[in-house]
Amino acid sequence: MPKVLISDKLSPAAVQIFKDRGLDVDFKPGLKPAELREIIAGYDGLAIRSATKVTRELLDAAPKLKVVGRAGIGVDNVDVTSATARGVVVMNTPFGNAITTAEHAIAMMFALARQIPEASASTKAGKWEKNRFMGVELFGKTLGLIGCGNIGSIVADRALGLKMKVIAFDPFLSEKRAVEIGVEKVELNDLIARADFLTLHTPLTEQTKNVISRDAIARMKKGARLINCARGGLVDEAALFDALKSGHLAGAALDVFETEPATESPLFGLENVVCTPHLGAATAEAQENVALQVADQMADFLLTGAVSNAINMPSVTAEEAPRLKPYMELARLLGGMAGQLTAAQDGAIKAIRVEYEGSVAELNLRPLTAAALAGVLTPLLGSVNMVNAPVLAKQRGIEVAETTVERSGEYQTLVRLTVVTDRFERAIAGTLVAENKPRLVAIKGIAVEADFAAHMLYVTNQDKPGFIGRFGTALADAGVNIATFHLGRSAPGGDAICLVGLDGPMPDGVLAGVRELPLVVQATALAF
Ligand SMILES: NC(=O)C1=CN([C@@H]2O[C@H](COP(=O)(O)OP(=O)(O)OC[C@H]3O[C@@H](n4cnc5c(N)ncnc54)[C@H](O)[C@@H]3O)[C@@H](O)[C@H]2O)C=CC1
Ligand SMILES: O=C(O)C(=O)COP(=O)(O)O
Repeated sequence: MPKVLISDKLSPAAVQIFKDRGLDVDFKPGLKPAELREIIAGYDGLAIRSATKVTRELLDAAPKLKVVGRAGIGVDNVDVTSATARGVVVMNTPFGNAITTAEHAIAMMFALARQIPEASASTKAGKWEKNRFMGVELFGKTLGLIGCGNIGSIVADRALGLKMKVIAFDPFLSEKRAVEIGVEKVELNDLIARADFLTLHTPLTEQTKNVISRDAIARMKKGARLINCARGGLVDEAALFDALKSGHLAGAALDVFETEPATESPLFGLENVVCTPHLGAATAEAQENVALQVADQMADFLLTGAVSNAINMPSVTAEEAPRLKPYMELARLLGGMAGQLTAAQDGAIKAIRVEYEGSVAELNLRPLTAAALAGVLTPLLGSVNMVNAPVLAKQRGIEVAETTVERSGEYQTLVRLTVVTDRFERAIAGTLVAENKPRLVAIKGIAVEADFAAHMLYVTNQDKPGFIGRFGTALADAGVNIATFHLGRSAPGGDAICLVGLDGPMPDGVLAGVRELPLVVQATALAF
């Protein structure tokens, strides 16, 4: 049974879901990185929030790990590139805490506008400083959103309800969407110059890092207020300190910090700063949502192969997973055969084409192509799976093409995989027969119907009398039992192929003997 580790403080709902789905689960929040590295080798899945750092070192110590599930949105604490390279799926829960986080940003905006935390502390201290706290109205003010995705657009909706003017900078926000959600789409410089309140809602990436730089702060309106409920690295904290101290900015509300946990910061000493300890997603509702969702997604993946909300892999819904599964197996086997033949005979792969004909063409093809690529690349590069295969193909400059043909020819459904090397082009086609069993139907355009076996021998020969007898005798003399035997040829007397299913691995010495037989062009042992 797959085993899952929860290494951050997820709602107990997640533990329950894993158990209900029949998985083994350990709940160990708060482990130190070294402690986590020590135990991670035993797990197939790792469920996290923002505290656990999934580094390359951690992944190196996790040979069994198949999936990292982030109960939340940001995956900047996960080295997604390394996870992908190791074939580990990374998934998040893109919506579960969006409303909660948007509400926190709005709460922070109110807290800033009316200095609520300071006023509360002063009142509780018995001071009754009614004249000290003079706020500003939100009504009619301009709210600038940097990032207008799920959270940003909910913030916009709430701010419009407060009768604010909302402007947004987001390179991926279309004019149409901007109109739909009632925001004015503007350029970054324009937004920085116009916002009375500026709120951040982008992921932390190379592009967004330090978007609120010293220079950007200098260009903000005098008396403007900044809210950051996204990620610490988006803001230059030292420059923010200077701007707040000098009075250029009237206030800042920060839920996230460059270094977390943030237990000390010069910003903490400033009156006009409101801070929370990364509480954006901290409501009972959001934590229940993300815990349930991540546990279900991880269990689905580990138990059925369904993939939702993966950052580094195409989605496969729970409904389509059972339909896709036999095709993935077919694609993997066709790829595996092509990969083994290429490894044995040909040079570098230039292109891989996957054609889908008939009923398969209606399915979600990206996972199938990924499975085919994994099949081709595994014999060449070691263990490759659907997660890392597309990246590895790209890194090696292999062109990948996927085509569909709706009408079916001789077969009601067919997958044809062609590997192009600098010396050769080889197509292998297969179909599904009764009970979704993969069957090979053609190699290099030559019809040959064969079931896949764990061990096979593929021979090409000249179509002349004498081959079959000598071949059978050679195997019999060596005590190699022929389990299945399939023949095909391009034309009488032309190129012929012979596929043999064996009960065990083909001994090297016998293979060498087969290669010496008259009429044999090549012989390759295959294993699936
Ligand atoms: N404080 C907290 O507890 C929480 C913080 N977050 C943070 O909020 C971020 C946003 O979450 P969602 O809105 O759900 O993500 P999202 O993916 O729906 O939206 C992010 C938006 O940022 C935009 N964007 C990307 N690059 C940009 C750039 N260079 N400039 C401007 N916009 C850019 C994208 O086009 C997208 O529309 C998350 O990545 C996470 O870091 C999320 C949940 C809780
Ligand atoms: O979902 C996100 O991106 C968050 O930042 C929430 O973080 P958390 O799970 O509360 O540590």
